[in-house]
Amino acid sequence: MNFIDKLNAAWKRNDSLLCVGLDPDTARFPAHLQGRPDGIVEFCKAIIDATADLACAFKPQIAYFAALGAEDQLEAICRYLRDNYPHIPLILDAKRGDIGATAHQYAREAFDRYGADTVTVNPYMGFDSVEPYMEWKDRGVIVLCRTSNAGGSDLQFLDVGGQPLYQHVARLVAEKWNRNGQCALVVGATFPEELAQVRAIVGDMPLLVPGIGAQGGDIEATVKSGRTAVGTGMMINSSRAIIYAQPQGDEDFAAAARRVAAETRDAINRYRG
Ligand SMILES: O=c1ccn([C@@H]2O[C@H](COP(=O)(O)O)[C@@H](O)[C@H]2O)c(=O)[nH]1
Repeated sequence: MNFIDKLNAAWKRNDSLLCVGLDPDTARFPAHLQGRPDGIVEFCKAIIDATADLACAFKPQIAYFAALGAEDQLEAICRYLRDNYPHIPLILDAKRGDIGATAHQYAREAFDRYGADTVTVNPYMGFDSVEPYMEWKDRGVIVLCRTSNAGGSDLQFLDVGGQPLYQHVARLVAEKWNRNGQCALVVGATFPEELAQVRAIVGDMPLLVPGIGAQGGDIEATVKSGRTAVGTGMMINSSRAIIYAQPQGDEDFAAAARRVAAETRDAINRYRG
């Protein structure tokens, strides 16, 4: 099954547009996992098992693993996801961008080494820096468009022939780059007006939408701005607010993550129309 079909099936199966972000910061781990050589794997497995029936995707952020030289633990988590939850898309958030020959190696890393269903890429270096990922026809390519951080406006709002750069990127990907129907875009939940603009440009193309939860994006505005006619079209990511949810009573960290994931999934569903 290709990435888009898998995503469509996951939206339906779990009645969810929630993407659970895996950004494991060991300093925030519960005490019993601190300092353990397999601590990242055990932390992420517990989060995955606790939220898998609530999620339409999981998104490990590679920086949290690479910073510690813990790529072996990222491999183990990706293997765990593929073996136990093969129906849930695995998004590798790496935001890669480089010349074609190097991009091909990054694509091998994402798709062959980690077995990701899709990977985030930066469009700044143009089509020949993105094309190598498209050789894997059953995988997705998620292109940065309107990022969730305030500084994204420094470049993404520059005027390009009468339209802001982020809209140019949306048109370019929708009309030219998406040759095999495998592309998606990143658009931040922190900018619902721009999210609506992108949705109007790209039709039903899936959008990865980070920025709810810890970044404060408004769920109602996000869903109403980004939903498609059938009430799907988005992987709405929340990482820290879920994986570091404060336990209540005698809950453990995974139960707390489940509680917040369920609340977030349900809040999203309230506005899907
Ligand atoms: O525009 C973007 C693109 C990617 N991200 C990534 O999403 C998560 C957000 O984490 P939270 O804890 O929910 O804030 C993180 O991995 C970012 O690298 C983004 O935030 N904005």
